[in-house]
Amino acid sequence: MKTISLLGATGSIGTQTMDIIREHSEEFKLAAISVGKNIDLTRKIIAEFQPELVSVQTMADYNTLKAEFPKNKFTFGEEGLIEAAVYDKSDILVNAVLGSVGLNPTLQAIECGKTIAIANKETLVTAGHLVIEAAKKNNVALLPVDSEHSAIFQALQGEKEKNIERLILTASGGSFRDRARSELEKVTVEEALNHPNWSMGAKITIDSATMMNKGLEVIEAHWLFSLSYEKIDVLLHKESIIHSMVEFHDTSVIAQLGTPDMRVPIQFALTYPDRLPLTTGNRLNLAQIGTLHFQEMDMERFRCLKFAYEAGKIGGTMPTVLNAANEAAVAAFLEGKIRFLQIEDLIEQALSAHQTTKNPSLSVIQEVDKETRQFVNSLL
Ligand SMILES: NC(=O)C1=CN([C@@H]2O[C@H](COP(=O)(O)OP(=O)(O)OC[C@H]3O[C@@H](n4cnc5c(N)ncnc54)[C@H](OP(=O)(O)O)[C@@H]3O)[C@@H](O)[C@H]2O)C=CC1
Ligand SMILES: CC(=O)[C@@H](O)[C@H](O)COP(=O)(O)O
Ligand SMILES: [Mn+2]
Repeated sequence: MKTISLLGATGSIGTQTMDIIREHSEEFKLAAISVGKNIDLTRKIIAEFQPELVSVQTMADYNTLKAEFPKNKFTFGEEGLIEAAVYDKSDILVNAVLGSVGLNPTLQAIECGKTIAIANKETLVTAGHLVIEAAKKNNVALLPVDSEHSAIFQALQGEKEKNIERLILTASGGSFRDRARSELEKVTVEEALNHPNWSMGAKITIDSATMMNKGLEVIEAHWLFSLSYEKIDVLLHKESIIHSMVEFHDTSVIAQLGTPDMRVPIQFALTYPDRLPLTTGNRLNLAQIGTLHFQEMDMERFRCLKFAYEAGKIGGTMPTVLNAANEAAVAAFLEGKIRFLQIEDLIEQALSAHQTTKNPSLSVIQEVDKETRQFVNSLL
């Protein structure tokens, strides 16, 4: 039986993780969860999965739920996230929380020797060097949940790093893939949230539309697979059937395919190095697919991807700025405060205004994250 701490239980990845726990209840148990504002869903999760520890965001939610569920333990705030992440009964931390708030809980869980199943790419973008360093020092496995990184991880099983020629991350192109930049001036939040292939949380769906999601994934791949940015390519692939590929120096390319279903990479991270059947999954019927579309990436059409490569190559605190500026700008877009194309403008301004600090400590990362959000919000 593997016992799980799940950060972000009420979100898209969180609820799909619980689908896996429900389907394989003989293999997995939910010991601790963290949630945000969705207290109604939290009640349902407590009733069904009986997690021993529940971390909520506010003291008000803490008081409300503690009174309703006297048998469970409750905590709240950022300290609460850490408590849930390091819960002593858990073997694995599934980090499915949104944003760089997931960094400290992940570092603490690594220090406790927990296996990390990581969906929360912002954690790796904002401080990848700290996460990888801690994982190596504590001999902790970092298992990718993000579909492209799971695909690469699966393709690399049994392979030697020295034989890798390059990684090829596939990108759907997001909600506006068939529109020219000139058509993006007046697009709405609702249109941006209409991803062609995946049903995901709001923030990542906007990131897919700006192509920042792929930019974050390039940085995520740099850290997870310790490859230089020059060896990480992006390829437009409209159908999201090939979830990514690895090319080796003997010209062989290995790809992982499947229908767009996040339960597959989630389940693989939980069962690794084994696999379990996914009886509720949609099997891929290649004969039905017809042609698969691929196209080179136009970096001028998708400026956020270019910013991510530039920030990643500069390193230090520049990826921290990229991530924090993106989180703040996307939040502003979702709140209707700015137009879609202003997201990339705000990010560009934050990057231009920053002088990177090499090899930053956690406290420097946290300070730069906070200052960047204040800077972006001051421009709104
Ligand atoms: N969705 C997907 O298919 C994929 C997601 N990912 C990554 O996984 C992570 C989660 O994404 P997704 O599930 O889509 O996101 P959602 O927005 O659907 O869920 C985010 C979760 O985090 C909680 N949360 C949000 N902000 C805070 C906060 N400040 N403190 C504590 N909890 C918070 C939410 O709580 P509540 O809802 O209760 O407010 C929710 O439980 C992201 O890093 C994303 O990039 C990666 C690949 C695919
Ligand atoms: C499901 C998942 O992993 C998301 O990151 C998804 O890949 C978004 O895809 P695009 O960014 O390619 O639209
Ligand atoms: Mn992805």
